[in-house]
Amino acid sequence: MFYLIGLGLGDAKDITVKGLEIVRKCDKVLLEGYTSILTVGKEVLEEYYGRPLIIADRELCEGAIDEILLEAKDSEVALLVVGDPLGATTHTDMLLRAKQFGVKTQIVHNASIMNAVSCCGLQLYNFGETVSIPYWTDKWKPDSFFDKIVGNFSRNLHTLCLLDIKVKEPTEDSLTKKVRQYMDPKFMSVKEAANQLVQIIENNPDKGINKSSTAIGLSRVGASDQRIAVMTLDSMQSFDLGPPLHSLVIPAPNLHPLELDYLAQFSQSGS
Ligand SMILES: C[S@@+](CC[C@H](N)C(=O)[O-])C[C@H]1O[C@@H](n2cnc3c(N)ncnc32)[C@H](O)[C@@H]1O
Repeated sequence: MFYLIGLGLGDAKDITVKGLEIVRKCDKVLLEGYTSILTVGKEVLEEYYGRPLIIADRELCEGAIDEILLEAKDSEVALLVVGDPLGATTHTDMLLRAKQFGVKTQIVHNASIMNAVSCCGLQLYNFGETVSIPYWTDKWKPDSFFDKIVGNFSRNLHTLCLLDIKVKEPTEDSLTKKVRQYMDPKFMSVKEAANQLVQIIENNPDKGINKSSTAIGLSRVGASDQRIAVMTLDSMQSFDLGPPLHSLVIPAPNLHPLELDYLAQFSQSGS
């Protein structure tokens, strides 16, 4: 059996009772470590679950997953995923492959940033398409997500912007083209995301969203030190929301009175 188990968003104790029971009985337990992170590390999880975990990086999940699935034909294997296991597209692919191999699967759901975003007071029903904001490089500055934000905004819908995570990426030697080393993990902050968005807005001035539009920054949702801040997109460019993970929300232009009241408690003038 191959189990996909959601760990929720906060710390070790956010696993469900059902998830924990499965973790404790499995032959092998892998911890997916590249689509999201918890506020606690692998060692804390191991201590709480009472068993060793194997880190499953992108190479393993995308390159060697077939071997793991085949192992799950005759044994109990669990893959732990921060948030909800189906909150990132990678894991549906695993389920399809498991089906091809005739491996039985079970999903144990948990809270995801996709629903916990409602902690800021915006109603989940009023969200449009979620976007991902990638890190820009000197040569690569994709901005197609902006049209989706504009599309949501024009239909009076909120946009949840998930921010890039770069974990264990190989870097290439510019002369030899050989892969030389792995860079340190990077987690995009709301500050960086707001800065990229403002640059796009400056090149697209007539799309309804501008530097004075409201932005909501969320950090470490579900953790005891979760933070929420509401200010203009311009001010968000220099606002520090602390350690990762961060998400940015661009609210719809016309909010429900309850949404306005709830959001008001997080209002900041910026720094
Ligand atoms: C691939 S998505 C998360 C998928 C995860 N399986 C889930 O269901 O939440 C990763 C992005 O979600 C956002 N995110 C995840 N957890 C978060 C948290 N606790 N607080 C704020 N943002 C979070 C960040 O922008 C992060 O880069």
